Amino acid sequence: MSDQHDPNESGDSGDEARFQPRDGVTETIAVLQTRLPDHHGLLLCLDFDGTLAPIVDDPEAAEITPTNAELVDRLRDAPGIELAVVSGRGLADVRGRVDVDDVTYAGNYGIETDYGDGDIEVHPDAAAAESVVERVRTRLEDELEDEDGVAVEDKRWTTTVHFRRAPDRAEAVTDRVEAVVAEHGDDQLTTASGRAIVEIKPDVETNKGAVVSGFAAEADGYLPMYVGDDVGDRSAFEAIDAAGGVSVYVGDEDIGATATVASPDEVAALLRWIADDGVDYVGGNGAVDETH
Ligand SMILES: O=P(O)(O)OC[C@H]1O[C@H](O[C@H]2O[C@H](CO)[C@@H](O)[C@H](O)[C@H]2O)[C@H](O)[C@@H](O)[C@@H]1O
Repeated sequence: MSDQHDPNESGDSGDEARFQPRDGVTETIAVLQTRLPDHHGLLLCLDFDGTLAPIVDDPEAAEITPTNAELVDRLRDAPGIELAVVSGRGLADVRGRVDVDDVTYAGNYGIETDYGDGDIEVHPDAAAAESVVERVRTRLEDELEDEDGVAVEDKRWTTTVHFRRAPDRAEAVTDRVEAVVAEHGDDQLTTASGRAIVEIKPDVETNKGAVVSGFAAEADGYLPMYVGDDVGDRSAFEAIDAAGGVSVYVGDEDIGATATVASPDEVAALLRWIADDGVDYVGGNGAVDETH
């Protein structure tokens, strides 16, 4: 997934009358119309940055679009819908940005999970590496201090180094991060790329795919669906494929997802259809939800 052309840079249009859903939205709706009648419900897993919120230069400034915020709130209470927000951000951070309670949140690529009751479970192996992550983060903050446009994001269990505002420094910064992790990471950390970022994480057996597989196993009879835009979402797309679900990629490439939509505005069009009409397709062929 290239970061060269970014269709998500624009914000919420704020004018739904002029917004015309394009093919990916129509395609996804057609798939859901066919498949929802055979399921008890829809397990709807949503990424945050680039999916619910447009990509912006300053990670602190990222905001869910007003329309997506309203729709997440509606879908939380919709019959036959189980909602989860699955993010690379820290859990408390992403929960604050979505600001809807009683929804499942996974943060730090699945290291942290809150099943909607406010209790945060942390992957024990990741928790054990906290002091190493902190040491590497401190080191990176020192080493990258003089790099204009480069920022280190503290997510407690992981760390992200941002270079969106210094694109010509991408390679040098990535090399520097990898060198610091190799020297100070005690063989407990790994790195991963994303959209103008390098992530530094504990080298543990969890990612968005593992989290989404776990949610799907618990939501028996529900059609699993994942909407995401980034490299870190690939494991979730693979998990959704393995579970026979529906994957929607937000971007401008064919990555083999069920459908591709262009932006958080198109995600909103999809969420609106699910809230307005999709709920009526659930269980239409006799599958009835009595448990959720
Ligand atoms: O899984 P996500 O919810 O998509 O989180 C992935 C990373 O998103 C954030 O960074 C990205 O969005 C920023 C704001 O638009 C942008 O400036 C940056 O270039 C993107 O990579 C977040 O800051 C990271 O912590 C997340 O891991």
